[in-house]
Amino acid sequence: MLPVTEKMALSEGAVTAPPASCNRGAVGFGAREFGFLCCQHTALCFSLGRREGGAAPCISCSRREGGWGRQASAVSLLQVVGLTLLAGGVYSAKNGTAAVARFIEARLWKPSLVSEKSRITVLEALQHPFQVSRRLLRRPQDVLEGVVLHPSLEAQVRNMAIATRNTQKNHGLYRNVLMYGPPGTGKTLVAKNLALNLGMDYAIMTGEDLALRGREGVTAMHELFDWANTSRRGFLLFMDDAEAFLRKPATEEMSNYYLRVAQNAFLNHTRQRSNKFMLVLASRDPKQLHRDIHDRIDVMFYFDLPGPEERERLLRMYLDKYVLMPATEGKQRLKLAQFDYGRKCEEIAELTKGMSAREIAQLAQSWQDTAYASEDGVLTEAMLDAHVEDFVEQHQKKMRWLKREGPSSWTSTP
Ligand SMILES: Nc1ncnc2c1ncn2[C@@H]1O[C@H](COP(=O)(O)OP(=O)(O)OP(=O)(O)O)[C@@H](O)[C@H]1O
Repeated sequence: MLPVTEKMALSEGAVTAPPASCNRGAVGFGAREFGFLCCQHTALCFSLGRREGGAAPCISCSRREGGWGRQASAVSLLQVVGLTLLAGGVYSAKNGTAAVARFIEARLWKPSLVSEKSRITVLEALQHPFQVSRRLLRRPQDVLEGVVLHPSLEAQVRNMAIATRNTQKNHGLYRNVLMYGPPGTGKTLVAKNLALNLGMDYAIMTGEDLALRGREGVTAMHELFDWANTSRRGFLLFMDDAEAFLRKPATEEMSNYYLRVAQNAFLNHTRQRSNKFMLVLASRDPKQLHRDIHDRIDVMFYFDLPGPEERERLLRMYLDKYVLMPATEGKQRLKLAQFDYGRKCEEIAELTKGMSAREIAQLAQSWQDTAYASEDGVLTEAMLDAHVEDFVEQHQKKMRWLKREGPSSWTSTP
């Protein structure tokens, strides 16, 4: 620091002698007399801030280069600022372009991980205008439309729908959901119905697909979340077979480096509940899920195999959908012979014990196929019974195979 007197004298610009602390006595310090000092001779005096020039030779040693005069320092400061601004400009232009590209991409394409989605891209709207408008108009009136569940689970699903609607209205944070239970019990169906009923976008992906992506998995994961975050209506992201991707780190598959990186990327994206998307994970065996995933789950629903009453309701619903309705509408060549349909459904409900709702839907579809394949298009009671017998046999065979593979090939209980 300079003595106060020197500072005062300098600030008045009238100093002709150097300050006592400066050993360059030959150099005048008045703003006018004082010319330029090279780097070597300016170290101390520069701190006084009275230099001028920079183009002239150093008045102490006549060197021209490396000037530290005020003008020179101002020029280099300007250069630094200029270069910084230029670098900043290039960087923001690059990022801005990438953001615009991502925005356009999100509206034109779907991420590669998504197998099914509700969101309509510009390309799709242009390619299939009629299908798209029909899809836009289709909206289930009830979250449980076309779904048969145990009454207690039905009540829980309804409550979740009400809570999600309120979240949507209040721009709150969506709850993350885990649906678990045997395959074909309606997990995907309920998630889709929930999204459609609430007017949310949805996308369906499978954990296994992601697990098999290798190094591409991480990019695909970021792409997916970027896409989900562009939704203005709220987004439901459904991951089927979640345990294939989000399994515990100790398991054999997790020795795969890329899988671990993709899993971390997923955990990062879901670190906090979002007001943009709702995560719905479906798993047959939630015990295998990563611990951190359990931390992210707010609600869990167990989807069990249908009991006798649900099987009967399913049989009535699918007989109606695949046989009675087409028969009464008369659009297709299909008729149903006369017998007591209600009693028949009760009987079949007993015989189909242990079958999933999907297997029951497939059974009813097979009745329709047989009727179409028959000569007169009439589905008789005997034809119906024959199919039930086949299905029961197939189901028992599948169960024997699965039992041989061990309990892990099957599923968790609540
Ligand atoms: N609870 C249900 N009520 C009515 N139909 C159902 C039900 N569960 C399944 N189905 C029928 O089975 C099909 C497949 O069901 P869904 O995909 O929802 O099962 P899931 O539990 O997600 O099984 P997975 O894990 O194998 O995908 C549905 O499209 C529907 O036809």
